[in-house]
Amino acid sequence: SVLADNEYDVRLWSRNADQVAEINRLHTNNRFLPGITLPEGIRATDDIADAVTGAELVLFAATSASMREVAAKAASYISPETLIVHATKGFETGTLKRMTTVLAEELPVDPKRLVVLSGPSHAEEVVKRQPTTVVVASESLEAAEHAQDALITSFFRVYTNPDVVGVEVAGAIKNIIALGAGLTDGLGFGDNAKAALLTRGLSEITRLGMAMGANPLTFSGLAGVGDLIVTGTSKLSRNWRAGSMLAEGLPLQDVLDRMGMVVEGVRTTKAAHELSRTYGVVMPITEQLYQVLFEGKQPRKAAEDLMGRLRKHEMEDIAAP
Ligand SMILES: NC(=O)c1ccc[n+]([C@@H]2O[C@H](COP(=O)([O-])OP(=O)(O)OC[C@H]3O[C@@H](n4cnc5c(N)ncnc54)[C@H](O)[C@@H]3O)[C@@H](O)[C@H]2O)c1
Ligand SMILES: O=P(O)(O)OC[C@H](O)CO
Repeated sequence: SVLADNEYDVRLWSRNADQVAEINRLHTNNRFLPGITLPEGIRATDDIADAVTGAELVLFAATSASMREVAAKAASYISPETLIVHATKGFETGTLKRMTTVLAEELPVDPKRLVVLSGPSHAEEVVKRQPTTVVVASESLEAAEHAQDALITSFFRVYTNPDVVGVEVAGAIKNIIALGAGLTDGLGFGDNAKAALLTRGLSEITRLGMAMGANPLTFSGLAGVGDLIVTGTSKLSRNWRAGSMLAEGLPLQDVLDRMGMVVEGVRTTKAAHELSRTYGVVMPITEQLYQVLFEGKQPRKAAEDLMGRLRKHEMEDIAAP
């Protein structure tokens, strides 16, 4: 939608032929964006070669679970000079790789052509052209500025940042904290508890990010604090909503079935649980969420265990860079 507003000739790929027909005939996408009319400049296709061949910029917005498969499908139609941007918030299951690593492995482009787009940006608000700010990060300033040029509009403000690791880690881990925020609200706790969870969650994101090589300042930016606020406090967030349904006692699979859209925080909790061990980083909220999601722990007991941890210095587990 944003690219079409910037007069790009947008080709949108979907594997779902009915969805393609609906977008082309009616300019709507009722299942995912009810009540919205999409710009005329978007043409949908279920042929990935048609979508990608000759494109100046390819924007991947696959789920983290399908990124490698989708990138592999597109690879032979992408040329080395194509600018690759992704908007996916998660790690690859099993390998725990970041999305730019997956794309670098699958696509015939220099890693300097890869950009991650992140920040507080519910799709439902972006398509309504409500003011939104995001960040694009790349190893190459030229690539980040190219993405900034392509995407910036009067209602969609795009900042650049060289910290790819920080932006990707922040975008992924905030979904765990958003699940926790939904649980907190669902349990009927107050604003103090929510503020505590978001703030201590940010500590957790920062610790893991720094251990993986990120700049700690990135976490006070749009991909960090910005996205934590939007996902941890908004009912538009699928992660928040999933957390609040878990607090009602619904089993995880029922929650995911009811959502019918990706809840990245679930897979990311598993990935971060493993990353915390690999990097030797203390992640108590992630640990408790892992036990709730995968080991049947009661959410209320998880909250008690977080509150009952050994007393600490506020910055204790943040290692000097
Ligand atoms: N929705 C948002 O507001 C938003 C904002 C920023 C970033 N993101 C990120 O974008 C990514 C995608 O999120 P979403 O909101 O579009 O999820 P979604 O669940 O709404 O849509 C995902 C789509 O991908 C399709 N899909 C799944 N596996 C596929 C495969 N193997 N091949 C082809 N298509 C496949 C599904 O059928 C579905 O249409 C996530 O990582 C999410 O965190 C979402
Ligand atoms: O709906 P969520 O929880 O997947 O969040 C969507 C975006 O990441 C918000 O920036």
